[in-house]
Amino acid sequence: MMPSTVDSALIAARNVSLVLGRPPASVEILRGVDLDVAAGDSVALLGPSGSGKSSLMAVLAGLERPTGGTVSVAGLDFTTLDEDALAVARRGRIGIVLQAFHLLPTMTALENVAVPLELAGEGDAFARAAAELEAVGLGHRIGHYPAQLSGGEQQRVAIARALVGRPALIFADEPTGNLDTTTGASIMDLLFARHAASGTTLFIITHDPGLAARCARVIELGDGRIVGDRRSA
Ligand SMILES: Nc1ncnc2c1ncn2[C@@H]1O[C@H](COP(=O)(O)OP(=O)(O)OP(=O)(O)O)[C@@H](O)[C@H]1O
Repeated sequence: MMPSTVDSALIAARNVSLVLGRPPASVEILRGVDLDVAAGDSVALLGPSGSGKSSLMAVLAGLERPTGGTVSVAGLDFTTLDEDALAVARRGRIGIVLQAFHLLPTMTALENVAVPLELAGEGDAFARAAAELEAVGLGHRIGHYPAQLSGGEQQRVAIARALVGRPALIFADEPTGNLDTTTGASIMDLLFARHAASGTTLFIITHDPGLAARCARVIELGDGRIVGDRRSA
């Protein structure tokens, strides 16, 4: 049975569709997605490759504008905001870890984590960034540039950057995809510790059944639609 609609949902998506490309080559990627996510929940998003998981995350995180329907986060209707207003809305509210890490190549690991905090006008940006990099096990690499770091290390910088602003909502696309089992587990421990301590809402795309099992709710996407939605026992 589908969970009922919650008025106080942190994320509320209504009849969201996404069509990319121009006819006749346009592709219907999301087809009428309705979804509520309660504040403080942990959600795993599963589904076959190409089912639209990353696209759904991009729409919910305000990175991609849906073709139809509405998305609101914390009561703010993303579909009515322009790019600048969206960037401001995301800042401080939402932490995002994507498959491509989007680290700035001309900045060190420390700067990559600290600069968004500084932009948000927060104090102690560099001290907090250093502490977050320490927490993801990169305390010894803070002065290195992305090109000097392995894929897994870059992923950890991206995770530190997502966590450092203490956002209420974290989106992560395959956050352990590039990490060995031990490092992946310690990164997930960090995300779930934050979830437990601060009530941070987690929304995680994963192919890892063990990681999905740690989430309270598992949503399955198939061909651009929600085809499964269950709570773990
Ligand atoms: N710009 C685009 N134009 C046309 N089709 C696109 C575009 N971007 C993505 N797609 C297609 O949209 C579909 C959904 O992609 P998406 O990345 O959301 O899937 P996914 O479920 O996250 O897949 P994976 O598990 O492989 O990362 C795919 O078929 C993809 O080829």
